[in-house]
Amino acid sequence: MEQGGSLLTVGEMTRADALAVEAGVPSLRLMEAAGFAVARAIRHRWSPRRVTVLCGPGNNGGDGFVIARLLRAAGWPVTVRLLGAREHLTEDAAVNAARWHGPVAPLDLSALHGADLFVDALFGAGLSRPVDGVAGSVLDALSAHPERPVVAVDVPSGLDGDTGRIRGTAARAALTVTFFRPKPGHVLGHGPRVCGDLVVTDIGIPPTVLDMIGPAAALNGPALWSLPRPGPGDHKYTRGHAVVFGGPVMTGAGRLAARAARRLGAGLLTVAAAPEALPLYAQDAPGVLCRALQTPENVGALLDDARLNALLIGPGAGRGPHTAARVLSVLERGRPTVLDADALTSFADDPGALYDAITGPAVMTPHDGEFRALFPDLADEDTHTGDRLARVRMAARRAGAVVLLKGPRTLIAAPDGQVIVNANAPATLATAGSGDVLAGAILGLLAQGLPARAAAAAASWLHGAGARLGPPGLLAEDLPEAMARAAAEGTGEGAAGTAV
Ligand SMILES: NC(=O)C1=CN([C@@H]2O[C@H](COP(=O)(O)OP(=O)(O)OC[C@H]3O[C@@H](n4cnc5c(N)ncnc54)[C@H](O)[C@@H]3O)[C@@H](O)[C@H]2O)[C@H](O)CC1
Ligand SMILES: [K+]
Repeated sequence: MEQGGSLLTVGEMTRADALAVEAGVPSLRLMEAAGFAVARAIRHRWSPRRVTVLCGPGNNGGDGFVIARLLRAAGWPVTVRLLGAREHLTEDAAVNAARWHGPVAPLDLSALHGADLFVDALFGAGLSRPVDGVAGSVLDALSAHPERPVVAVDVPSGLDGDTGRIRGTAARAALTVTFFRPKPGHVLGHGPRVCGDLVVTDIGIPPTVLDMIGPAAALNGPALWSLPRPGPGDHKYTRGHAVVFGGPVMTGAGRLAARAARRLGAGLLTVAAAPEALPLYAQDAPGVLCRALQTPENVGALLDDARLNALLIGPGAGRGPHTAARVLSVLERGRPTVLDADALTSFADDPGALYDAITGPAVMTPHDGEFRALFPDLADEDTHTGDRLARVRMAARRAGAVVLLKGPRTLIAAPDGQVIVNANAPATLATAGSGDVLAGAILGLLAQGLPARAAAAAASWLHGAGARLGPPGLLAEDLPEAMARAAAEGTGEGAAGTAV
């Protein structure tokens, strides 16, 4: 999963299943392969012990019967508990229930006794309502005894495969084995916590089905983008000229962004700021060019300078009409632009003015508060059944820009509906200035010609990968260097601006 790839929603996964069957893969073989994958993962991780398999009425339960049969054939003591009557089982589940020649007892709380390992095959992709009743009680009882590990089949029962929300209740698994491709719910919301270790296994679905499905979501990783690589013919003028609009007072944000843009490989970096602040930017880094912003003329001259091919505005800019006006003049030129912090909140009173001004490649990098300011109707968790993916997808479409919504799982949505989920960020990134570094990293990659979506995704991944290389007491100042190292090591693509 580290390298990135498709995330399939529950609906897309069901379509993948159906396309596989259409392609001639019998559904029973898919079920056998699924059960085999889970049984193999269990035997790989634990020595033989007493297992109770909790089977639901659908094909998730069918997987459970396969798992029970295979573990028993390997000499493990296995019992099966079934929710509901056998005659209510789906067709494929019934076939595997018939192949199971061991005891089947009804699901109730007594299931909690006499086993050292539990297989949660109650509900998977077919979860259609909050878990309650005896299933809910058993799952809650399992949660109360974490010393007895639970292995979840496909998804922990109760976890919504699309959103990562818990519906009713769910038992935290030590291991979750899913099939073909992960689901958004595995990596969003409560997913990471309740899934435990996530194993994705192939079960015989031809990867070509992805071409027919056209997945709308992907897990971020180097497989999705490639970093600019300076060649022998390159020199500073061919590696992009980035501009950071530095704040007049809060110069730290602009300095961090400038450092990140250069560390990610921008050939030239200009800080444009009020004259009185320029010395601070100049002292910070000898390699930074400085241009004074004091009259509309020299702002215009700077914006009309065609050599400046990517701009960042917002960090330290201050919230208000003056920043909004400057953002609009930057956007008029239609050049790749990163809009961060005050460049976003300055439009809280009139978000439409910002969306209408975006005509070229743009990346907005809101955190939840800034997102709420710009997209108040999309910020309410309940309105959209807590589906963060759907909300950020709508925001990107509305703004006509790439929207990078920061959080423990940063989402990168493009106007075409594609959403990339970044899942490698450690908690140490929650430190002052790390957002400025991220904005600068996006700028640096835009300046070198990466398209907006790729620049945002690559910067986000390097942000997490760099932080993982850093110390627990990570400072934002350490991040640019760490991200450059991650760019060299993590993607195996060699130096991307780390030469200096
Ligand atoms: N997609 C694949 O490639 C494969 C998937 N497999 C497994 O199949 C399940 C999905 O099976 P399905 O029958 O569609 O649904 P479930 O088994 O998850 O459950 C549906 C079943 O449960 C009832 N139900 C739903 N929610 C509740 C609730 N809260 N309380 C009580 N009952 C509920 C619902 O009415 C149905 O009867 C997938 O997860 C995989 O494990 C294949 O086996 C392999 C290929
Ligand atoms: K399950």
